[in-house]
Amino acid sequence: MNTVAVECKNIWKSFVKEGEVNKNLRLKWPFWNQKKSFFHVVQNVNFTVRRGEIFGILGPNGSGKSTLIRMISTLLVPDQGEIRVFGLDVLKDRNQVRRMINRVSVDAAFFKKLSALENLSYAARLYDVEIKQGRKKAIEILERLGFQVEKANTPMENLSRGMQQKVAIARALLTSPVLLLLDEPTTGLDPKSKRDVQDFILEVQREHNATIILTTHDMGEAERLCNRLAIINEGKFVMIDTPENLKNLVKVKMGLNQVTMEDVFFYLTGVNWEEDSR
Ligand SMILES: Nc1ncnc2c1ncn2[C@@H]1O[C@H](COP(=O)(O)OP(=O)(O)OP(=O)(O)O)[C@@H](O)[C@H]1O
Repeated sequence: MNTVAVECKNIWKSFVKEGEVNKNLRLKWPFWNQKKSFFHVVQNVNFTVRRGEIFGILGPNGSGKSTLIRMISTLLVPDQGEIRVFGLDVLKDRNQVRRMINRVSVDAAFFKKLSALENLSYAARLYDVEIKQGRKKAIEILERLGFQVEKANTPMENLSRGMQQKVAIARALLTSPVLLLLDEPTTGLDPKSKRDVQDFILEVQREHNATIILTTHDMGEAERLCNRLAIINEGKFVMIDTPENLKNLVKVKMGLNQVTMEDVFFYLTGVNWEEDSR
């Protein structure tokens, strides 16, 4: 686990605040419409993920997790900082980096009129997998994820959200990925399906020594899957450590005998338990 797989150094990203004008900017016509206000979504984030590691990112809604994942996957350009994937710069060596990455997100795009199997076969061809081989592998993975195989020929648009999510995961696992970016991979799945997907993620890590960066709102999942966790709040990494160490730290800080990952999350993101349960 010593090779560095992903390195993020001093990453910043801002977006435009819609409908807000920055009156402090002294711009004249024709640049007056550039008097925009910005807000920081990712602020000075630094971390390293080693090969074969499952690295989790936990944080409240809107804390910048997906933005960070999208920058690592070359879909967004950081305003500042450097991201390297196995030593390659995500901006300068974008195409090479893309070949190493498979990403799953809740907004996965498909050919909606085509079936799950057709979508997966198409993806397999893109990765140079021979057609028969691709179909066989697709069915194997779908079965492994608990997808009802009799639905494999149903158009994507007629599948439930959870089923579509499983197809998105299957697509990311069709080829042996070097770096998997899983943005809330189990959101919307029932408990059994969640467990199937989690088991498969662990299997991919074990068998392919794949590096996995994962975001989730499921504290149990984070604890079960991740070797280390980063807690992000308002775009800043608050702490990075193993789930066990995070729990021990919060246990001491709170003066309790036992704490859960929820306690860790609430403590480190500053969310008040009482406020949150109201
Ligand atoms: N393309 C964009 N343009 C403007 N604002 C954006 C854009 N993408 C994200 N944002 C804003 O950036 C902030 C962080 O969004 P992001 O999706 O990274 O959060 P997140 O931590 O993944 O949230 P969630 O847990 O809800 O998925 C939010 O305020 C969001 O509205």
